[in-house]
Amino acid sequence: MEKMQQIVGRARAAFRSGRSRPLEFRIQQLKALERMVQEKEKEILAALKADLNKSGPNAYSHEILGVLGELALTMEKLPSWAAPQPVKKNLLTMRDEAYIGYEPLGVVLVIGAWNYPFVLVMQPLIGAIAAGNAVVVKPSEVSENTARLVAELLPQYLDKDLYAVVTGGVPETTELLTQRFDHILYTGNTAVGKIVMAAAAKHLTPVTLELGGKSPCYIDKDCDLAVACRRITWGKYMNCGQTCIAPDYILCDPSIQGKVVENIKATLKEFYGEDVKSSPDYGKIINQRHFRRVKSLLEGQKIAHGGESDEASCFIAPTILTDVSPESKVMEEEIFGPVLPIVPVKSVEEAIEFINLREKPLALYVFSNNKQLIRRVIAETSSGGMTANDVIMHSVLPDLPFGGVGHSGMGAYHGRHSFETFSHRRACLVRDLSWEAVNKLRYPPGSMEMVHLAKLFLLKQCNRSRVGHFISALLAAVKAVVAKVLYPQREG
Ligand SMILES: NC(=O)c1ccc[n+]([C@@H]2O[C@H](COP(=O)([O-])OP(=O)(O)OC[C@H]3O[C@@H](n4cnc5c(N)ncnc54)[C@H](O)[C@@H]3O)[C@@H](O)[C@H]2O)c1
Ligand SMILES: CCCCCCCCCCCCC/C=C/C=O
Repeated sequence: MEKMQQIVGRARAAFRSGRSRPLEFRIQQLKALERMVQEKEKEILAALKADLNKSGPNAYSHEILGVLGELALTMEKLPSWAAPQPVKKNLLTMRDEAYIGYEPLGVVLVIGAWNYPFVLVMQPLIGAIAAGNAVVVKPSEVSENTARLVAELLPQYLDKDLYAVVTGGVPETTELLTQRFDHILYTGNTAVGKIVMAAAAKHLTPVTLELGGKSPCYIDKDCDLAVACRRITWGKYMNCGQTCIAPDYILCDPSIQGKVVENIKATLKEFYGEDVKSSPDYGKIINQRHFRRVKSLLEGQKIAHGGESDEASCFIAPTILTDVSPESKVMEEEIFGPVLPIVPVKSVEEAIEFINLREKPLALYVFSNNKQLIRRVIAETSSGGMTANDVIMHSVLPDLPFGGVGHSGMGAYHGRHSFETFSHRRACLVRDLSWEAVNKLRYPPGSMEMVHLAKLFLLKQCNRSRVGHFISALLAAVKAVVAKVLYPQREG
């Protein structure tokens, strides 16, 4: 493998050449990416099958569709996102141009995770290209087939110097992180998130950390349990429970726990048939290390459903645990597997307290017919994102920022939020050299009269389009007063 320093150096030189900046170039690269996904669909689906046993329809709807959707949206909206954004002005600056200009940051590093190995590198890459950056992509070595394919395909379709792929595991990533980047977007677990942030701090590099955590799911008694449980079952067991925003555990009143179990069991049969192991929709645990980790979470638990496993094929059946103690191991770490603990709580107050006593989760779910209860849960808790009366779906809406808070991460992306994450919002004020009389207000020697006038100028906001001529007239009057104060000896 080529030295990291050379790869990053080449990306930086390419960025400095300026060729990643014109909008036409960015859109052309995004079009090439779209072509890549369309032309290499079969290869991408095969890699996802080999890594995670994802079926064609699941791989397509969970990974490819998200990438194509992000590409289409970005190509359509980029001209408006990248346009200078005028801001409100005050009387002192009303004749000037004041706007936020979006500029690329430079060389961006994108580190992906193994559970959605294609979409989790492609979506940040799309945002970083759209913002005009050079990018180094580091897919997860754990999903080795997808990593290899990404490394093989990107150089065939994109500018090779601007957009590089580095493959490898901890040693390679550690070396890569010694390099200076202008932004790092890391997806993965919280412990490595801290390593990435510490490495970034050495260069004062800003980071977006897309981490994990235990996403709670509260089910109110006043709820259509059949619908709620079908939606929860979908989000919990898709990709064999290895989804960052999967509902990690359920909180509900003890009186409905049995019905929740029955409804989830019925849905599992509906989704995966009698023999889950042979269902093409179920996927598999990524590797034996994770298999053993997830398996160990079952020790000492009351298994209401599932629990069967097969180490050779990394299979763990969809499992439901009941009457789970908050102190048990399964409630200490993110499960990231097909195991769903139910922790009984007596009220929504207790559920809220339970959630707030723990680290802020990446997602939070609440199911209820009662809109007021939903509003209360939203108001009295915090999480990266949330969906009421469904799971996962907030992540599919590109206008919503996707990211965590506290230990579940920092920063966000998707759609316009990706563009902003990978851009510097530059404060721009373009003045001319006339109207020097007004500027005397801020030049020494100072006086209280000038302060009073400055208050008038600075405390009034001015939206040119709305106040238009009125402000021009007012300004002319103010100018006359200022001139009188500053140059009392002069006339007019
Ligand atoms: N917020 C999100 O969007 C999101 C998405 C997917 C996964 N996740 C979270 O990620 C976790 C699962 O992913 P994972 O961490 O097992 O994935 P992983 O093992 O694929 O690691 C993620 C990346 O970190 C790199 N890495 C690992 N150890 C490193 C080290 N010591 N130094 C530098 N880099 C290192 C890997 O090479 C990989 O590219 C879960 O907690 C999950 O919730 C979050
Ligand atoms: C046929 C329509 C399907 C649309 C719904 C698909 C939703 C899939 C979302 C998967 C999440 C992918 C990114 C997050 C990964 C975290 O681990």
